[in-house]
Amino acid sequence: MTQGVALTADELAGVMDRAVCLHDAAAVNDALDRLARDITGQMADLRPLILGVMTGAIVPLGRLLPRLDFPLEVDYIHATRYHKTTTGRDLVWLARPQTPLRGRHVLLVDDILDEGHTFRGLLEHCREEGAMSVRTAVLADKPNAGRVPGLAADFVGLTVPERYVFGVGMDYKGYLRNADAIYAADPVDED
Ligand SMILES: O=P(O)(O)OC[C@H]1O[C@H](OP(=O)(O)OP(=O)(O)O)[C@H](O)[C@@H]1O
Ligand code: HPA
Repeated sequence: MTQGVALTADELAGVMDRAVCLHDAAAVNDALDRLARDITGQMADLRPLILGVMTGAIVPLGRLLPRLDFPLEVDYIHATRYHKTTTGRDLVWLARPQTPLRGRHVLLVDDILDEGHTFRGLLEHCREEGAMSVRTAVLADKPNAGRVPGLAADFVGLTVPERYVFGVGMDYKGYLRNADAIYAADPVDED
């Protein structure tokens, strides 16, 4: 299910102009280096199965993998709840991993942890499928009052404020995932 509106190039240029850069490209690079170091420290001996949470994980996962120098497998999992809008709804499953999870040490990698309903659903799935352990890594953590109680990522790259953010995998209404820094949309663009 895909909702949201088709945005013109002019409208997107306006969103970019009004946005505030929260973490520039250098800060994102440093955060990915740190994430890789922390993940390596905990998981290098576990031959983990890394699951990218589509679609937002594409950029952070693609940039993280070459920084991980140990045996690992990669697959993907696809559940979504924002549907190209700025408001989360029910989690809709689009694809479950093809790799059996039983007995595996799993690392879920996503672009952002916001209210946490996505991770809650994915963690439950991995545990039901018999994963031996499940850890979570996000490029951006957005602490907020609506967070699923007790839910936190094991590995966090950067913290972002309670604004709608985009770039480095995170979308603005389906666009701007390819921006190479993390931006906060102006409040006028949040609806
Ligand atoms: O913590 P939550 O409030 O659940 O939000 C986080 C999720 O929302 C985004 O996915 P989205 O549903 O927008 O799909 P996308 O990955 O295709 O952007 C993001 O990539 C996370 O998976
Ligand atoms: O702030 C956000 N930006 C992009 N995608 C998201 N998914 C949840 N929150 C966000």
